[in-house]
Amino acid sequence: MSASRALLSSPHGGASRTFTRAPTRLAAASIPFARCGALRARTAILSSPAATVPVTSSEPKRRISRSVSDSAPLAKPAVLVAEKLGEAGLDVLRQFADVECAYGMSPAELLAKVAQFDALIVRSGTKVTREVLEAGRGRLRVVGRAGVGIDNVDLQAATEAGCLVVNAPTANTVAAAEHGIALLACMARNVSQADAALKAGKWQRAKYVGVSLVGKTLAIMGFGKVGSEVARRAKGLGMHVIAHDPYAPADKARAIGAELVSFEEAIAKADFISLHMPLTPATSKVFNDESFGKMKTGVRIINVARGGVIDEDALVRALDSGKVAQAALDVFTVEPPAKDSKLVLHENVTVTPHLGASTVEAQVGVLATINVPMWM
Ligand SMILES: O=C(O)[C@H](O)COP(=O)(O)O
Repeated sequence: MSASRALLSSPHGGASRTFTRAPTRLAAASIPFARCGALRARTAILSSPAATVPVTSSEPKRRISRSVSDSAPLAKPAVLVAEKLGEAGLDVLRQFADVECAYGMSPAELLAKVAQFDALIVRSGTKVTREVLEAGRGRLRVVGRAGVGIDNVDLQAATEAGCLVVNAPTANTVAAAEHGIALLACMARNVSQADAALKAGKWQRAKYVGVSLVGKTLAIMGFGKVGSEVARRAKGLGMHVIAHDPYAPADKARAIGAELVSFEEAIAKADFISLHMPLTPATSKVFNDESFGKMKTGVRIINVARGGVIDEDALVRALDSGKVAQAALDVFTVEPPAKDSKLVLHENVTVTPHLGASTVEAQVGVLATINVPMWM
């Protein structure tokens, strides 16, 4: 498969187009979790808003009719929250569900626990494997992915187990785009390196001369939701923005002032390359020795998408040779990466621990958007 065909659009666009029209706008702030939980006791049919379509194909099977006379209160559903989410969102969830927050569980702990819950809410750090879904069979009805990427959930196994998977395709878009811009600027001006040096008592003004962004060419690889928001912001910084995405409409790019080009042209022309495609078998390690070889010497790379789209050993080689001058990475093939990772420890690499979606606002938004009780 050619590199061009291999690239899909952003996880913040591609995944939702592939699997779902997803619960994008559930009026989360005004009526979060409406139509759910305790309300079931007096609700005839739990139909969902038209815009809400789960990621997995199976419809909620237990959405049964109840007459008003058959209105004995139902027990609240039990929801296991496996990763840290916004407290304000959790408070709302608690009105409709018995919520247990168990952060940092090992895979074995999750396996032992999951069968006691009607729903499981995760971010990207929890692997919802076939084993987990099998362990939950009989009770677990919903997996809420409080974010975009669903590469950590075995969708096939979920479908077979009759378990819905619901994601939040837009609530963290701006957060991820802002983090991409933050990394771009920090990398160009050596902020993390200079900060560490100064804290170690070194005043090194000559060592940390940066490069300017204005007038430079930025290639956005994957022009979905996050990619296009990064493009908008980069235009504001005076950058020349080109983009590659085989599925993005040219008029969408044009409206932002970006030019859609081929994969080869994008990587060959760019001073900075920002990655925004989902991790799929087709995009795995699409940035490798061959593609680094086609880039300008001194190119700088930002990745807030998924670590697996880069061959990390090849990136270390490209950094060592100077082909890639710097990289700013929020995501890694294995998270957390090994403590002695050559990539993480490389002096020309700026790293953050998958913080793209980690803003107060986004973490309330994703929880409200997936609206887990509504699916029970
Ligand atoms: O897929 C996503 O939504 C982002 O990578 C953020 O992941 P997170 O929910 O684990 O922060």
